[in-house]
Amino acid sequence: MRIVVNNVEKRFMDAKKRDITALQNINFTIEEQEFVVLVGPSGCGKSTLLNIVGGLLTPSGGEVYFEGVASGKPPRLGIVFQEIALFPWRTVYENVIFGLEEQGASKQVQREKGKHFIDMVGLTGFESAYPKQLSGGMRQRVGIARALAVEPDLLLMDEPFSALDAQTRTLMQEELLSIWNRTRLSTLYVTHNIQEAVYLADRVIVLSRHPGQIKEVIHIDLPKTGRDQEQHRAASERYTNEIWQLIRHDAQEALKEG
Ligand SMILES: Nc1ncnc2c1ncn2[C@@H]1O[C@H](COP(=O)(O)OP(=O)(O)OP(=O)(O)O)[C@@H](O)[C@H]1O
Repeated sequence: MRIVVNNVEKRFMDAKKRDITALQNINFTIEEQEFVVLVGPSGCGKSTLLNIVGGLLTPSGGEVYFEGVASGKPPRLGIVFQEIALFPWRTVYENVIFGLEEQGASKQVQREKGKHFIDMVGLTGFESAYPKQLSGGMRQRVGIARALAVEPDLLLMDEPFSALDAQTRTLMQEELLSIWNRTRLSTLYVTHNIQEAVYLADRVIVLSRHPGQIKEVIHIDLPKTGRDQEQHRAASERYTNEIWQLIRHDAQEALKEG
């Protein structure tokens, strides 16, 4: 699905009742089958923007169009957050089919799709396990399978791997790219991690802060399979460095402000 973000603005009231412009003049498009990553310093409005695109927050100005229709909400949305809220009393299978139940899918469809997406995230054999019996990486996989199972028009991911250790994170990035290559869903992904952005994205949108605005959009001209191969290393490092130079000053300012 093609999503157009048109002139979006978001203002909040802070604790002292002052008006804060969190986002201003935000214009971009997520093309059909495109993986777009938002990066930027702490507090630049990444999560706010992701929530607006998902219809979870209302913009103060502007609109988001889905295939040309300003509906406020994408027709079918898959969401994966940093702390995936799995239902602790439900098994892996029951968590994965949750959205299908909500959609009123038949038991047979639930079984077929449940099996398919559990298999896709490599959790076959763990269908009857409960979330507390799983590692952090496995829980994130359940969350990804649950988001994919509703076959969303748009996949939103907000720092999905930031609570994982570095090795698990690398493995999950590889797995996500492999899953994405099979589903090719329009995706909006938020991360602090520039290497992760360069590894996953078709395009990286760099935001600046106070107010959050688009500083630069960088097209990552690397193949979506075998991106981590030696022959692409120099180009990946160049992109990473380019993006870091764009963020560096704002990140230092964010650090000073705490
Ligand atoms: N509900 C709210 N009420 C008031 N201000 C808010 C609210 N939500 C966000 N903000 C402010 O809007 C700005 C953007 O916040 P947001 O969480 O979107 O940034 P972010 O880039 O995702 O940050 P981080 O990288 O630290 O998660 C910040 O200044 C934040 O304090």
